[in-house]
Amino acid sequence: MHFMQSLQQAWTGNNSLVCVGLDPEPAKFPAHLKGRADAVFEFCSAIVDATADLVCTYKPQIAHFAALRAEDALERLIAHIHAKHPGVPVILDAKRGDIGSTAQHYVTEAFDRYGADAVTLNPYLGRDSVQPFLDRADKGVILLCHTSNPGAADLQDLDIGGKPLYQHVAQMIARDWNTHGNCALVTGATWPEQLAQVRSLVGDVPLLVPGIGAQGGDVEAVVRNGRTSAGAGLMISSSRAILYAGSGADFAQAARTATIALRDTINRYRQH
Ligand SMILES: O=c1ccn([C@@H]2O[C@H](COP(=O)(O)O)[C@@H](O)[C@H]2O)c(=O)[nH]1
Repeated sequence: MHFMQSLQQAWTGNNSLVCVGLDPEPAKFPAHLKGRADAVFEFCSAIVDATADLVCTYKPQIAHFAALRAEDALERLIAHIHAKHPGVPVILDAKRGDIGSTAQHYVTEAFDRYGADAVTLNPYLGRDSVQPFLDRADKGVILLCHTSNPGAADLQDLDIGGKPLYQHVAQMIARDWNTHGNCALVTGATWPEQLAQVRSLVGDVPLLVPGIGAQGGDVEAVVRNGRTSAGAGLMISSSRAILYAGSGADFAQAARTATIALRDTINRYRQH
């Protein structure tokens, strides 16, 4: 199924705009998993199995696996999500971006090797660097627009002809690059005014919004500023605040409780 269809169905079926980020950090794993050869897969798959009815997407961040030489665990984790929870699409957070011939290899990596349904990309090399991804019309192409980090303003807010750069990015993607309807944008929760600007410029294009939880973004501001007229259109991502909500043997149950709390907080602000 196409990423955008899966996302729509997960939004509705699970009544959730929550994206759980899968960022394994073995130092924070519960004691009974520490030192186990398969700890990364065991930890992440337990989180997934405890939350799959509560989320609209999962977002594994590739560096967290690659730094641990755990790419095999990432492959198995995505296969596990597809096999056990086929209604929940997977975004590979890789922030790729390169010349077209190399981009083609990143396409193969994200969609054929890892089996992701969508991938995050850096748009600053321009249209040709993204085209091989756009051509995979069944896959989601999620482009950085206004990121959540403090330094996002250094370049993304620069005035270009009377308008900040990130607004040019938002408009160009929504107007020119989204011919297959498979684009989405990353807009950080820590910049709520920019989030509102992006929503006003891109219509119903979905927004992936990291930056709540550990980074301190305000959930109410995210929902009010980023929702579509139908009260959806958002994948609100949280990693550490969910993954490490508990530190004991009941870590997956603690993650479930944290996910329910986030889903319900978001849903309170969706319609009112
Ligand atoms: O602008 C961005 C883009 C991506 N991220 C990624 O999201 C998660 C955030 O983790 P938390 O623990 O919820 O803070 C992480 O994988 C980042 O690489 C982002 O934070 N901001």
